[in-house]
Formats: sequence, structure tokens, C-alpha cells
Amino acid sequence: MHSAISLSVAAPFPAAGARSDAFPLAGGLRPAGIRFCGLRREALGLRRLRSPATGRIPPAPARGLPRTVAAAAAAAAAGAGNGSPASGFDYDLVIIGAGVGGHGAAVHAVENGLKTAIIEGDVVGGTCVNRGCVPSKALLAVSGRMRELHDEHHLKSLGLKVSSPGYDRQGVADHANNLVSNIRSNLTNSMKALGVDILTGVGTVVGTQKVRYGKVGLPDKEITARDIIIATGSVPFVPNGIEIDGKTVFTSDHALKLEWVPDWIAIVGSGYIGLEFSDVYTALGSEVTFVEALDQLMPGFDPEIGKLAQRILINPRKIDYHTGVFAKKITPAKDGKPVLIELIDAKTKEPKDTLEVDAALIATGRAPFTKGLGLENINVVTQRGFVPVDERMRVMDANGNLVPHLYCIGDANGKLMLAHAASAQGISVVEQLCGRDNVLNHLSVPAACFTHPEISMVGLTEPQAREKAEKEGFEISVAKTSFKANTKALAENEGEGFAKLIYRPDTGEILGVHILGLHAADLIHEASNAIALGTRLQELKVAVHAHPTLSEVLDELFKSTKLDT
Ligand SMILES: Cc1cc2nc3c(=O)[nH]c(=O)nc-3n(C[C@H](O)[C@H](O)[C@H](O)COP(=O)(O)OP(=O)(O)OC[C@H]3O[C@@H](n4cnc5c(N)ncnc54)[C@H](O)[C@@H]3O)c2cc1C
Ligand SMILES: NC(=O)c1ccc[n+]([C@@H]2O[C@H](COP(=O)([O-])OP(=O)(O)OC[C@H]3O[C@@H](n4cnc5c(N)ncnc54)[C@H](O)[C@@H]3O)[C@@H](O)[C@H]2O)c1
Repeated sequence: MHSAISLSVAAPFPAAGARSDAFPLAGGLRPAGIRFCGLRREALGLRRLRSPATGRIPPAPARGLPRTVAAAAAAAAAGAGNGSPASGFDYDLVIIGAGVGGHGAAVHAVENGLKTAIIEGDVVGGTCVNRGCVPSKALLAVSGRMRELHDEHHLKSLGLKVSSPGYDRQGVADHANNLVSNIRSNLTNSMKALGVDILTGVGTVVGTQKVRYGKVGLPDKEITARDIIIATGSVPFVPNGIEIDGKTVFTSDHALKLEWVPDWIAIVGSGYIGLEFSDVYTALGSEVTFVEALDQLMPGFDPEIGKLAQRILINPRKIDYHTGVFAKKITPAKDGKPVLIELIDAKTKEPKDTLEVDAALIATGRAPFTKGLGLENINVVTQRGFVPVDERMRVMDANGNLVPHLYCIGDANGKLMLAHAASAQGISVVEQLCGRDNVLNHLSVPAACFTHPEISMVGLTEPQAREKAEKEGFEISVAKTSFKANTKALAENEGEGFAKLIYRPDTGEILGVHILGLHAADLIHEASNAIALGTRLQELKVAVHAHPTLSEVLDELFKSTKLDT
């Protein structure tokens, strides 16, 4: 019987919430260095075991939720709760900022028996849920379908006929809004159910292991914690000279509400945000003009991928561009006049051109949000606003010394401005707090741009790998394949795609993988896990992939590598 098996497996784990029974010292005199972590991992529904506390089998993770939310829901169902704090403190862990980084850390901390509070000054979910990944992917889901429905050649080749597809702007905006509300309440409820104390107000570090928080007009409260994590994220960076009115000149914060679809929009900056919005706007009928300071569009990507992206994502669409120029001054539309953009040469600073457009989206990067955190109270000086940390996310003071018990994760430390990186850094910190040393290998963290088709990458670009090889004295090789060689891609009539693998032929180590093509964002994980786990190509070459699947794109790459041994 299933239940008998579940029970016999689950039985050895202590009951949820029974930490002090299992460890008599908990909440009392705890020997220095011992943390009551990792007691309830399996009992918390990470594996679907019967909960020893409730006798119930936790539900399968909810569909469509980030892992941490799903794990939290399962953990809550298993009867987990917030533990008791370390002796002498209000909490084991206080996290400032309830974005995805803070949430990931909070859930992992409670899973590991740490009494945890999270302080949020605005709404739970931070940038990713409210103004980033979530609403942008909802808009991109619409743009993908619009593209397909408008691609007569593609439809005809599949034998399909569709007449006059269109969209309802408010309906599209509602889809994004509803998704945000849904994910935000899932995120909030999961933390509440798990017993994380959600404290409302702006958090300030007032001293070692001490945080003050409060709402405007109300007296502040002070709490102590054995450890503190700063997870205060970032806000859009707007260069001087650009006037934001939120209507005709705006950042992604406004654009995601899709209050209107301009006929002609300039997008300043061709990074992730610029590129994803160009996909949305052109699918909804806008013409786009990119303004990019560097000499080529999409300067952050591997150059070969950048070139192909230009051929697939830019040239065939209603997009033109100015590269090597700064938007020096942007004036919003007013009194019947259009938005004015004054361009200067990025190198000589000479005036170049003036654009007149209906709207301008400013996508020139993000600035850390570290104001008001009270870092001066602990002698920490930010670097261009970012909180300086070491490889374990431990905060460093102005003299380069570690600040005891203080960590910073996510966008606020500027290591890698991605949602899953913020969350992974939070988990890494909690692992350390539990006495398990952990250094996140940032080269194993994948990234994806959710255009149609998608772009994904992990590890080094080819120029970065060549530079490293030269410095360290080893050879690199590059394997390449086209989606045209993949049966599933051809069945979907989506053969336009490319993947490359940069590796060391002497050791079989993967240095980087870059993919542009259908479902590239999902495909990258086989490579990122291989980098994280140190799996070599010798093993990957003989791994089996189902046929016909897109995963065979990577299989093809692995098999075509030429190794010395
Ligand atoms: C348009 C857009 C699309 C994106 N798409 C993706 C994507 O597809 N995939 C991806 O991986 N990343 C994406 N990102 C990036 C991702 O959103 C961020 O990397 C991620 O949100 C960073 O998480 P964080 O927890 O560090 O900070 P945030 O999510 O910014 O959260 C910080 C939280 O701290 C709160 N806070 C700040 N100061 C205080 C204080 N003193 N006291 C209390 N609370 C405070 C804030 O209110 C906020 O809720 C996107 C970003 C944007 C803008
Ligand atoms: N799919 C995703 O994972 C995703 C999606 C959106 C955003 N993000 C994250 O959000 C962060 C911010 O994204 P972003 O696209 O704003 O930044 P970005 O750093 O990716 O790109 C900014 C671009 O703007 C250009 N630029 C800067 N100042 C300029 C100026 N004055 N005139 C013209 N060009 C200028 C830069 O050269 C660069 O190409 C990124 O770090 C990214 O990690 C991730």
C-alpha cells in the first residue's frame, strides 16, 4: 500500500514544529555554532511523503508557481510553522525586502527551522511579481500568439487558415494584471501559511543584529535577529536629461500596464527589457526605433547570437535603430507636440539627430534600491548604490572587513540581476546559516530573454571563454548546431534557431552554452545543471534524449564535441 510505504519512510523525521523536543537545547542554551537547521526538510513536502505531524500527504506543488511558492504551499500543508528564535534574539533571521530574493530566503529558512521575519515597505513580490518577470511574460505570451496568427506563411505551411486576428488592449492588460494579483497572493499566502512573520514598513539597519521598521506616521518598532539579509532590490535607472511623465515617456513600471499602444515608440536601451518590449510592441502593431549607446544592438549577448538575433528579431520586423548614440535629452509629448529625443554621439558627445516619436520607453538598466537602509550606521559604503558583498553574499564594510551577521542578496548587490539568481543567493545564505558552507556558482545560473523565438545562455560567451583560455593557458573548442537539424522543430515549422557550446576538449568541461530558438529558455537547464554539478561532456555524450524532442538540440551539441580523452 502506498500509505504504508509513505509512513515508513516518513516516520524517522521529527514532527513538524517539534524542534525543541528533538533538540532539547532549542530555545534554551544553544551551544555556539550549532543551528537547528535541516530537521524537517523531507517532512515538509519537498518529497511527497506523508506528513508525520498531520498524517496527511502534502498536495503536489501548485501549477504555475515558482518552486519556492509551491514548496511553501506543500510545507504549510504539512503543518510546518515558524520555529523559536535563537536565545536572546527576537528572530533567527530578519529579511528586509519581500521580493523573490527575500521570499526564497524566507521559505528556505523556515523549511530549515529558523524563526524568520520579512519586512516589506511596499507590496509583497517586489519587482519580479509586480513590475517585472510576471507581467512581462504575460504580455509576451500574447505577443507570441499574435505573431503566430499573423504569420500567414507559417500558418499556410501547416495547412491552417485564420482570418483577421486582432486583440483587445484592455483584455491583454487584464491578463497581465490578473496574473500579477494571482501570483502575489499565492506568494503572500504561502509565507503566511508557513509562519513567516510578514512585517509592514520600511526596514533600516540600526546596528549589528538590529533592525527598525515602521510605517509613515506610526512609531517605529525595533527587532533583533541573529542574522539579517538585505534584499531590497532595484528600480529603473533613468539617465539625467530624460523626463519621465509616465504617459508618453516611461519605464517598464508603466509600460507593463499597457495603458495604450503607441503607433511609434522609441526604446532607449537594447538589453533584456528593450528587446522583450520590442517583441510585445511590434506584435501589437507599433513601429519601434531602438536607441543604443554601444556600437551594436544587444551588446550583452554572445556576438554570434547577437548577429542572429538581429537577423531574426530585428530586421524582418518594423524596427529601426540608432547605435553608438546616447539619448541626451527626452521631452514628453505636450500641447500637441510629439516626444522629442535629442541624440548625441556616444564617443564624441557631438549632437547627432533629433527624433520625434509618440512615446519613449526608457530601458537603460536598473539601479539598486539601497536608500534609507541605514548602511552608514554600520560603516558600509555602497558602490554605485550596490551593497558590496563577497562570494558568500556577506556584506563588507568601508575597510573591506566583513560585517558580522549581515548579508545582501539579489539586485541590491548587483552580481546578477535575475529573479532566480536572487532566490538562489538567498538559499545559499540560509545554507550557510545552517552550518553548511555554500558558494553559489554564478557561472551556472542561466538567463533567458523571452522573445519569439527565445534566447538563453549560461556561462561564458565565446570572447570571454577565449580570454580566460589565453590567460590560464588552455584550449577551447566550439560545437554548433541548427534547429533545422531537429525533427521536433521542423514538425513545428520552427527550424530557425541555433545553439552553440563552448568547451574544453582536454577536460570535457562546459564553459558556456547559448541558444536562440523555440523554447530556448527551457532547453538551457540541461547545460546549467551540468555546469552546476560539474558533469563532463564524456558523460553527457552518452546520455539519452527522447525522440523527437527539442532537447535533442543539446544532445546534438554534446555528441558533436571532439574530446582529447
Ligand atoms: C520588466 C522586467 C522584466 C524582468 N523579467 C525577468 C525575467 O523574466 N526573469 C528574471 O529572472 N528576471 C527578470 N527581471 C529581473 C527581476 O525582476 C529581478 O532580478 C528580481 O525581481 C530581483 O529580486 P530582488 O528580490 O533582489 O528585488 P525586488 O524584486 O526588487 O524586491 C525588493 C523588495 O524590497 C522592498 N524594499 C526595498 N527597500 C526596502 C526597505 N528599506 N524596507 C522594506 N522593504 C524594502 C521593495 O519594496 C521590494 O518589494 C525583470 C525585471 C524587469 C524590470
Ligand atoms: N528575461 C529576463 O531575464 C529579464 C528581462 C528584463 C529585465 N531583466 C533584468 O533587468 C535588468 C535591467 O534590464 P535593462 O534591459 O534595462 O538593462 P540592460 O543592462 O540589459 O540593458 C541596458 C541597455 O541600455 C543601454 N544604455 C544605457 N544607457 C543608455 C543611454 N543613455 N542611451 C542609450 N542606450 C543606453 C546599454 O548599453 C544596454 O545595452 C537586467 O540586468 C536584466 O538582468 C531580465
